[in-house]
Amino acid sequence: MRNSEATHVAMEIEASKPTGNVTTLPGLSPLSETIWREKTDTEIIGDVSARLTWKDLTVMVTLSNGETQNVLEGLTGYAEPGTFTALMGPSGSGKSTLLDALSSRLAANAFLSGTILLNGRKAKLSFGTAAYVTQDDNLIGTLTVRETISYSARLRLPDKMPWSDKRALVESTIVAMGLQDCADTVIGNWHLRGISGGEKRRVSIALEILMRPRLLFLDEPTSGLDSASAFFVTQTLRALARDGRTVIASIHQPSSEVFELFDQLYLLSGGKTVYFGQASEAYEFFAQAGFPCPALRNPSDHFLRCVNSDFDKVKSTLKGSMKLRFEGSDDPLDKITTAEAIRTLLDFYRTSQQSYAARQKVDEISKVKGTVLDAGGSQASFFMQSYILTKRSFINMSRDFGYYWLRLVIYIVVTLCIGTIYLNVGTGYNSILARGSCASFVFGFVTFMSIGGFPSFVEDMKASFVPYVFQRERLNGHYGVLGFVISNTISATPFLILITFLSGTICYFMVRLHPGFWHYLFFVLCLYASVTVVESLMMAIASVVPNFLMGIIIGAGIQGIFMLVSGYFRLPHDIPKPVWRYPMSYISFHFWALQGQYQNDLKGLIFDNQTPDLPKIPGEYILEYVFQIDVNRSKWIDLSVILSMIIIYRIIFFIMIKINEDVTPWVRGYLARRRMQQKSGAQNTTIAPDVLTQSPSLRTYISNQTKNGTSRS
Ligand SMILES: Nc1ncnc2c1ncn2[C@@H]1O[C@H](COP(=O)(O)OP(=O)(O)OP(=O)(O)O)[C@@H](O)[C@H]1O
Repeated sequence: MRNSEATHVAMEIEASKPTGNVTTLPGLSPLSETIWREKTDTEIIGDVSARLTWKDLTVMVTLSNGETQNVLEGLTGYAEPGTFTALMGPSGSGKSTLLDALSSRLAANAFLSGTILLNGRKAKLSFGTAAYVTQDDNLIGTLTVRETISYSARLRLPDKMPWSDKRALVESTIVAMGLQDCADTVIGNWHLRGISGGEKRRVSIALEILMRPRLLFLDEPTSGLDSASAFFVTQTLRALARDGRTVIASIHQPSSEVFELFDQLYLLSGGKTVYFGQASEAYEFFAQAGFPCPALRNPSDHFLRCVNSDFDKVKSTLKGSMKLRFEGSDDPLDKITTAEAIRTLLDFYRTSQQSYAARQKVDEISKVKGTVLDAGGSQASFFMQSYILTKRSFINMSRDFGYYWLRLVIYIVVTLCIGTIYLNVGTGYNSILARGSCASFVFGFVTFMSIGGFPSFVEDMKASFVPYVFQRERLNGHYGVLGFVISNTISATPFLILITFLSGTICYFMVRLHPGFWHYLFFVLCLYASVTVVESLMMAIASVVPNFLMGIIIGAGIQGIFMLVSGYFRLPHDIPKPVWRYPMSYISFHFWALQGQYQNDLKGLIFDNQTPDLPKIPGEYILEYVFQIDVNRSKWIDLSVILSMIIIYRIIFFIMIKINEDVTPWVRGYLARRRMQQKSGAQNTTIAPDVLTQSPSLRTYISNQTKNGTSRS
């Protein structure tokens, strides 16, 4: 984008500043705004805002030793449109788990009990209903900031919206996140130096606020940002909330300025609620509980210090050595341990009017059955998604040295070695074995080398414990699985053709295999098909394994077995029939590739016999009696089988992703439930009504509420 355009967009953003309203769409034509809004708002009848409530939410995890642990206990709260809710708490207090639980993204070993309602209904908030900015920045390292955001925009905005408008939206989001200076810098990966950590954080946020989702979760959006950027980003998020969006973010160490931007504060300690209510009332709450914020201390620092017991031991040691410092202190925390302070605060909150009001409000909101939301996902057509994904994937592969370029170099080096070892193999008696072993090496080992591209692919795709690009984009509903599978297949094709045709040609002409164009074409096509099968097989594996190391081990094992039954190491008729011959050799692409290549190479050639006085040996004879191959079958059938294997593996890949997304969570949930039942079930920490009414302050509050005619649930 030209500088003048950027300045213009910046000015428009600036003009919208009184409310800081980032949902103003600078540069967007009225038509486009209507198209976009129509899709987002009027497709859903009525009120489209997101009212989220959670009641008695408990999350239990199963640890590796089989023990269970409560990560969250009996949390109750709500988030309404137009509000910015901040989750705070010490490290390990359960902020991310709460966000994961609310957004339907809990880990496989976690079990949830309690009720989460969106607009009064149970809803799955993953795959597009809500947007989630995760704690880790999972971005494609080879793309620039502008490319990253603009591909994301094109993947999700309606096809009908003109590109100029999409670009205006991209540019306004870049400006809104203060990314103008690094807009044309690559994100960065293992071999490309890219933007800073703070800039990556802002790109991750930009990708989700781009679509102005109705419900937005952010896990530590300001971590790694300097104080000015943290303030700027929080202000943008609050402005987004003010536009009727519901924003919930976990925030570490907010400055007092940032803290003032919060509408609601949810303070956790050890997975329990220490405070939930208006952020502006927290100061008073802590004072009433006996922990007033000392003068000159940032309130949020004070709250966090009150609820972090990790350093009690350090504090008691310091107390001994720095007696004077503690004796003169007016800080109540210097007089008791933080563990005691937390207990007091938890009890205080449980019987506080804030807790009562929260439960009352949750009941009130939950009763209203609002509209079913589906606003965060892609509005682009399937074809547009597939096209953009293909383009993005192709650019990524072409810029990432590790994806295909490195493999191209290795393939050329290895095929040059094959070429020199089998150089001009000829038709002598010994060449029969040489041709057989050459084909076996090419279709066995050379195709096997394709698993080298696996790590790059898995990085892109997933690893179930860390959400990589695919997982992040899928969970946020950026595109469909079919579009991803198709685009992945198409974008890799040019590279695979280049690698196999180049290395296949070197090998074919150096070894001087069967002369003739169609023989040559069959050889390279067969090599291309075999390498693509390996790639497809590895993708299917990638969709189920947790990490690339496991993927490589499983992939190598499967290929080793396929090679064994290919008919080279043991002749086809001699392979034991149950399991190994049927079905293993039939599902081994090596078997078909080798049969095809033997026919391609030997049929029509005449070989010398052991001694010149013996008759020459026709290739057909060798095929039939040495390699045990039916000479009447067309080699093109072998090639067709390999090509159909590519399609089958891609279908398996698609099915595995769908199973992972749709079936696995259900099965895990079922197993977790059973496990919990066996371990006497999840503890429900619902507050008993008599505990609520024991608090004098609460009794006063309730009686005031009743006098004012506020209905109690
Ligand atoms: N799936 C899980 N399996 C085992 N333990 C878990 C799981 N999820 C969370 N925990 C544990 O629960 C606790 C809370 O984790 P969580 O990530 O929610 O904390 P947090 O407040 O977000 O921390 P931080 O601020 O450091 O990110 C931690 O001790 C963590 O190890």
